Amino acid sequence: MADTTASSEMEKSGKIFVAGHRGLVGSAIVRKLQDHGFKNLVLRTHSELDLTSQSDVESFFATEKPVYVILAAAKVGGIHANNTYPADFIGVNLQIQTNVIHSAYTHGVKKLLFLGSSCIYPKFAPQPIPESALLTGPLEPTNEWYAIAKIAGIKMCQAYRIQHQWDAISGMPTNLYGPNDNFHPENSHVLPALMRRFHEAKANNADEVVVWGSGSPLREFLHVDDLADACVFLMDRYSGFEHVNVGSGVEVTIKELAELVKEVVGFKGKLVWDCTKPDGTPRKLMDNSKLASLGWTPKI
Ligand SMILES: NC(=O)C1=CN([C@@H]2O[C@H](COP(=O)(O)OP(=O)(O)OC[C@H]3O[C@@H](n4cnc5c(N)ncnc54)[C@H](OP(=O)(O)O)[C@@H]3O)[C@@H](O)[C@H]2O)C=CC1
Ligand SMILES: C[C@H]1O[C@H](OP(=O)(O)OP(=O)(O)OC[C@H]2O[C@@H](n3cnc4c(=O)[nH]c(N)nc43)[C@H](O)[C@@H]2O)[C@@H](O)[C@@H](O)C1=O
Repeated sequence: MADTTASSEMEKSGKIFVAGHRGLVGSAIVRKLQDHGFKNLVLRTHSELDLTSQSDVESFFATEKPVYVILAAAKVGGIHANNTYPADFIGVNLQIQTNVIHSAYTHGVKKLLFLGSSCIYPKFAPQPIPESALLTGPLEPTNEWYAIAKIAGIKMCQAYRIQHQWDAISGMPTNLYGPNDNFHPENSHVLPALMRRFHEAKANNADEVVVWGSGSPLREFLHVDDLADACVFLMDRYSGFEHVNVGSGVEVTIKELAELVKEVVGFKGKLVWDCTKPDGTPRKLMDNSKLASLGWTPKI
């Protein structure tokens, strides 16, 4: 199983562990699996099972013996959180993914999907970014700690495939949005941050809303229900060595995004740019042709 093996659809009765099932991505995956008729889901909240604890993860897998694992639990946040808590972003993510991947292998899991992010690619990668751009240049400094952890996750899946012939695959989602997003005023991603800020400004009759950076960076957004659909598709149809990009192919500038949210919310005041805040990567449009060639495209 050094490169790609024939994949078989998940058995409807097989027990599936969705790690991080209350988050943006995990909750969408649970909804999608239920829509597809998967009923045997095993779910644990953070307080029921701390995935950074190696011994707790080991006993969970020994007891529950899931057949499939979708790893959507991680320390996640926007540009400010990534830049402010680098130790958490590298440390917690390395612990969670190492514990889950190793215990899943040890306890006979048939297939595992690891989720990374488009921030794994070099800051100045060719656009649209093909999967082959991984490890070809320096990373964006605001999220390099998180990116290094995610790259380690991809490599761990590949290493277990080579050495143990184990079916571990990786998907790399672009920037996501949807129900159960994180609306923290500083630590969230841009879209929920702007929805909250414009809503509060309108409710409080404020004169202006401050948006971070220059407004010039481009971002590609995908609805989380599309991502969840792609995750089920990959579990059913893909058993390859290389990670797979999951994006929409559509990008907007942060300025366009802010103006759109302003209009939708109906805020009539001024928009002010805080250029002391980082822009991050100038552009990170992913090349989604690999997933398209496998037969999946977004619907929303
Ligand atoms: N959101 C986005 O735009 C993108 C997300 N991704 C990837 O998708 C995956 C999911 O992200 P997303 O859903 O947005 O993140 P969320 O923060 O919404 O959800 C993360 C989930 O992981 C759980 N979790 C975190 N730490 C632990 C722990 N130590 N033990 C057990 N559970 C834990 C959280 O539980 P609790 O809240 O209780 O701590 C939460 O349910 C991540 O791998 C992320 O890198 C990739 C690209 C873009
Ligand atoms: C998914 C991806 O998400 C992170 O990277 P990012 O794409 O830079 O994420 P972001 O959503 O936080 O910002 C996008 C852009 O938007 C601008 N921006 C304006 N105003 C606000 C604002 O109020 N909040 C935020 N967060 N950004 C703002 C901000 O300055 C930047 O130019 C990674 O760290 C990592 O987590 C990762 O993988």
